[in-house]
Amino acid sequence: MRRSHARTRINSNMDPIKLHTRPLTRSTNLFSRNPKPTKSNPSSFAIPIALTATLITLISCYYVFIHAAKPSFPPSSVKYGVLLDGGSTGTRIHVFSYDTETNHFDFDLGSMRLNPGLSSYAVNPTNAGDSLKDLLDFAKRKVPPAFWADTEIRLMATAGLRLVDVVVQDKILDSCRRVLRVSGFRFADDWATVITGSDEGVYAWIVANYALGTLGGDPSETTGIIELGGASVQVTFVSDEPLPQEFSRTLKFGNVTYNLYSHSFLHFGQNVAFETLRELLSSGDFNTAAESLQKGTYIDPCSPKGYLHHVESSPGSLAAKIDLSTLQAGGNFSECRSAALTLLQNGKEKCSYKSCYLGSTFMPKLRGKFLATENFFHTSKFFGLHQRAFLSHLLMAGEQFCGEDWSKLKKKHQSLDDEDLLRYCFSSAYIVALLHDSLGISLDDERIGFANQVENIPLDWALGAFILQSTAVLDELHPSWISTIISDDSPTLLSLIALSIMLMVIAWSISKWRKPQLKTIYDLEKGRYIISRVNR
Ligand SMILES: Nc1nc2c(ncn2[C@@H]2O[C@H](COP(=O)(O)OP(=O)(O)OP(=O)(O)O)[C@@H](O)[C@H]2O)c(=O)[nH]1
Ligand SMILES: [Ca+2]
Repeated sequence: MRRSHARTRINSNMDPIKLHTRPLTRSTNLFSRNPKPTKSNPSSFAIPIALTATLITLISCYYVFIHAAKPSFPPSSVKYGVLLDGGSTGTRIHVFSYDTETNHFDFDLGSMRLNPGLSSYAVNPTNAGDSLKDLLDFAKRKVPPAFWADTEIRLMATAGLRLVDVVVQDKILDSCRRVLRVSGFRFADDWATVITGSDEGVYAWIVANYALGTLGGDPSETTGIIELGGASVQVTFVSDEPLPQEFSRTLKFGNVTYNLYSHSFLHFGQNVAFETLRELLSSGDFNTAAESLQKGTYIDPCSPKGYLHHVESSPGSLAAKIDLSTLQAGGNFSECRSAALTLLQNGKEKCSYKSCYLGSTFMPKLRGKFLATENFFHTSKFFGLHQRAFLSHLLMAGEQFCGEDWSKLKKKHQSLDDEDLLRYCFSSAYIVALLHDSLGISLDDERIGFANQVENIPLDWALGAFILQSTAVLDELHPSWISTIISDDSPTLLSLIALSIMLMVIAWSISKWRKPQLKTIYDLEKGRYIISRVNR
């Protein structure tokens, strides 16, 4: 082998060394970063082989112990879900999807709303199902046909149907089931139901905290919800007070348990409350109803002066047609507010619990932050209030609106029809009477946020129901194997650790068995090479 010039001090007539040598400087080690090609030394590959073996073993262990244990997923990890929200003022359909591998939800596949709600079919319940057809066509445009048969469709009706006689409820639901069975989606009869108000509140709480990123975290960091719907109000939040069983819900996400107060106050939704108030006023049954100068007519403080009442029945109205001709619009915010408070406190004297803030229904003291949704949001938006506005701002806006002449309001808000414009005097007064006078939220409290979505996630209880249903499915199909492994009773982790230690030891001992590590150095004095064993 040609010697390199580096050994110029070496006696050139020396026998060539048989060893594979490299450019040498004085007493240098043979280890150079650019080793000359040498005959392969099997033991020098032991470590990479052992490490690769370890890696292959670990990956195969994962598939043997964990992945294979999971039942097989549908052809693709994406699953669709369709949910019909049967509300008192309208029925809306939501299409969602979730990826069972990434746990990613897709909420904005679309939703469509049709008025009036299912409760408006109380007089002809067998036609209720037909009201779903356009909604189903919408959903079929959103879900790929190949997925229809595997896509569950559920109808969850709320306060509107809760207010309807049970026999009529069943007829309306049966009419809907008849249509859903042949929808092409996957359906079972008990997937069309009237859900409890408590469930409705829990679903709303789930989607709010999912959107806020607090679901799965510290219970004291979660946000409560107050939802002002058309026929009911839902209040759901984490409470540290002892809760009577009928108001208590326990939710477990991951390793965190949430003790929730959840209740739906039927009849307290904005539309029903407004109808009830005006009915009472028009019949003179309302003790605060001030008689107008004209005998037999009563002042309605919740309608701006100049508004003419007539026989009313808003689409989807729950009340039968009511004759409001005995009412005279006398727009006055504070009188409207006290009339609303009388409604909200109705029955409080019968409270048999530690604390009742609305009627005679138990409610623990509100704690933490809240999101106020649906009508809270619509009303604050109309008055141009920002999300964290104080109730005092709403109070002032309501006072101005109620006191304004109806003709001026019509001119100012030409895009709104009478029915929609009229409601803002009542809704502003009702909200102050509800949140401040009844629930005790101070007029300058920042705990309340008026919102109908958080970032791009709409605060629809239907999404919360879907999240709960999907994660429950995921837990079944796809146990959070991380927590399973970490939990102290899992053999998987121990076997993986033991196995990897064993393999590391094998790798290490293979490397020890290698041919002794030799080191060749050139001794200038003796003028020859010396080979010695490397000690490790
Ligand atoms: N001001 C205003 N109110 C709206 C608007 N859209 C819907 N609403 C009202 O907001 C409320 C909607 O809340 P929802 O929960 O959808 O009502 P719902 O589901 O029909 O009624 P519930 O069965 O009680 O839940 C209803 O009182 C509607 O009348 C809007 O654009 N502006
Ligand atoms: Ca609703």
